[in-house]
Amino acid sequence: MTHINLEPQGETVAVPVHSRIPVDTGQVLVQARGLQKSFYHRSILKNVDFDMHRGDITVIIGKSGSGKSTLLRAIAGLTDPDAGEISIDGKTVFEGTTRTKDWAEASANVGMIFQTYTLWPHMNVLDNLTLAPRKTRGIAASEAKDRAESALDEVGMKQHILSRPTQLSGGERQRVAIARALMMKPKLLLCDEITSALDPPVAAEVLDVLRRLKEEDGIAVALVTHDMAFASKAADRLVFFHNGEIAVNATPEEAFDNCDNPDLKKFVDAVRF
Ligand SMILES: Nc1ncnc2c1ncn2[C@@H]1O[C@H](COP(=O)(O)OP(=O)(O)OP(=O)(O)O)[C@@H](O)[C@H]1O
Repeated sequence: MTHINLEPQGETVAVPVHSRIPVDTGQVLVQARGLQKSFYHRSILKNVDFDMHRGDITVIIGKSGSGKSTLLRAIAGLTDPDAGEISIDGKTVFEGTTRTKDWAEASANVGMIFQTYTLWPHMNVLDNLTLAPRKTRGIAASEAKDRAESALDEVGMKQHILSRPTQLSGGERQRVAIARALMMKPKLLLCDEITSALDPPVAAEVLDVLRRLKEEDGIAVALVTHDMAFASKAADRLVFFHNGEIAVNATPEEAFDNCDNPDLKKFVDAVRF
C-alpha cells in the first residue's frame, strides 16, 4: 500500500492512502465522513471521507463517472447522501439520512459553479446576480445591488453589470457565475468543471480569480477538473477519486512525483496533455 503525507500543514505523518482521514479541528471548513450514495443500486460514493481547509484549493480528479460531481453536490446540499455526516464551519448539516436544523443557515456559506454557467439569458448581469438573494434569502434590492457591484468588482466584471450573458465571452460568463456565487459571501466555492469549455488562457484567468479569492478572502475552493495541467497549477491538495473512493489525497508534488498508486499513474498518463 502506498504511503504519503496526508497532513495539510505541520508535521509529516505517513499513513496509508486508503485509511480514514483523522478528524481535524484546526482550519477545517468542511468535513465529510463516511459518505455513501447509490443510484439504482449502484454504489457511487463508498464511505468517502473528505476535508476542505480555509484558503486551500482542493482539486478533485478521476475518471468520468467516478463520483466527483456527486461528492460536490452532496456538500452543496443538492444531493442527499444515503449515509454519513457532513459538517460545514463546525456545524453538522447532514447526519445519517437527514439534513439537520443548521442546514439552511450553513448552506449560505456554500457557492456552487457549473461548467454551463447557468445564467438566465434574458436577464442582465445585475438581475442574474440579485434575483435569488432577493427572492430566496430576503435580501433588500439596494443591499443586493451593492453586493452585486462588489462581487463583480472582485472578478473584474463590474463594467458589464448591464450586459446580457449572450453579449459576453465564455470566460466572462464564468466570471459572472463566480460573482453570482459570491453574492451570499460564501466561505467555500464548489466548482464543477468550470473551465472545461474555455481556452487555456481564459481558463488561466478564471484560475487567477479563484486564487485571489482564496488568498484575499480565505475562501476554500474545491475544483473538479479533467485538465491535469490546470490541476497541478491550481491545487494545494489533490484528491484522486477512483470507483467512488478517494484513492489519493496529497499535495500535487506527492501525488505526481512520489505516489506509486498505479491507478493514479494510469489516469495521469491517460489525460495529461
Ligand atoms: N441523479 C442521478 N440519477 C442516476 N444516476 C446518477 C445521478 N447522478 C449521478 N449519477 C450516476 O452516478 C455516477 C457518478 O456520477 P458523477 O457525475 O458523480 O461522476 P463524475 O466523476 O463527476 O463524472 P464526470 O467526470 O463525467 O462528470 C455516474 O454513473 C452517473 O450516471
